[in-house]
Amino acid sequence: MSDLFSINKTSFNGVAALQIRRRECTALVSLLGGQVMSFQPTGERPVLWHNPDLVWAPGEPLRQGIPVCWPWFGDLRKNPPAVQASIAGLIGGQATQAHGIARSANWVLQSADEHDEFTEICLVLESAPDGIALSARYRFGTQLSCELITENTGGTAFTLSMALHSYFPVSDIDAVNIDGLDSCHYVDALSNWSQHQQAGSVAFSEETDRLYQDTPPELTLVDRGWRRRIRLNAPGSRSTVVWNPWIDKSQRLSQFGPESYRSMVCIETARVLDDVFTVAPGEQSSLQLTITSTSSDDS
Ligand SMILES: O=P(O)(O)OC[C@H]1O[C@H](O)[C@H](O)[C@@H](O)[C@@H]1O
Repeated sequence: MSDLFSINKTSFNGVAALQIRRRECTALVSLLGGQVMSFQPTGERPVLWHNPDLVWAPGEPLRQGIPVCWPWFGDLRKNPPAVQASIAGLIGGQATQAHGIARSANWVLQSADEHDEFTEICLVLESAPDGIALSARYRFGTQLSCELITENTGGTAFTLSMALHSYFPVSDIDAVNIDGLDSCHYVDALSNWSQHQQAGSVAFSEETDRLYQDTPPELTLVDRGWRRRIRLNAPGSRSTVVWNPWIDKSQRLSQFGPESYRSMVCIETARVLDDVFTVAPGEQSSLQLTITSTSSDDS
């Protein structure tokens, strides 16, 4: 392997991980949850949020980077009946935890390859339920690309929800907006799942937990404090969850500092509500996300 690239096994908080280094970036991938934990283009700020209060305990997900919510998003009981029925068939009565099973399960490294423009890591969810498989392909270069592939290895079609639950760092929650959601309808999870319509860009002044529908393929997190834009490109997703726990919920969350809500926001590339997806026997479905960070001065 050349000096310009390296992929090393490491661990943090007792969790097995892969450290990726190349000319264009550094990154960390956790084998617990199969999630990207950090991604930093060379000479730039981190693109994913670093959680200073992250302390992992067995069975707990990692609240940092890009947790994988699969094969359902959020509270299963809030999912469409087709998702609930499919999960009952695949997993049965143990389907109680929020955001599914993948984010607190072990994943296995399937391949790691160096290319001229990126390093590619492929992981597979260990011990997936019978009839279903999940793999992740991550590419690290000047951008971060994520692809989650759900495969139906059984004999019955299923319908699922999912999300790439990305945590982004911000200079201050008062100094950011999300562009691209103007006039999208959303469900407010904090107001009895009532329907609303977005006017203008999204700003934050209170706890926010919204499921946006019919969202465009590209959204932008605009950070005026750091003069930075983070672009999320997700052509296969028509739904996006926007979350910030704000003051009270920050105090109740595990692995979360009371002031951390000021330094992060989640923009979750999703397949939820009427955007859930069905996979026939022998077929696959893929969710892709490419994240690009640029200075506001040159975008
Ligand atoms: O605390 P977690 O299970 O990691 O979930 C964190 C958050 O994820 C999503 O954004 C949901 O819409 C929120 O309702 C939830 O609070």
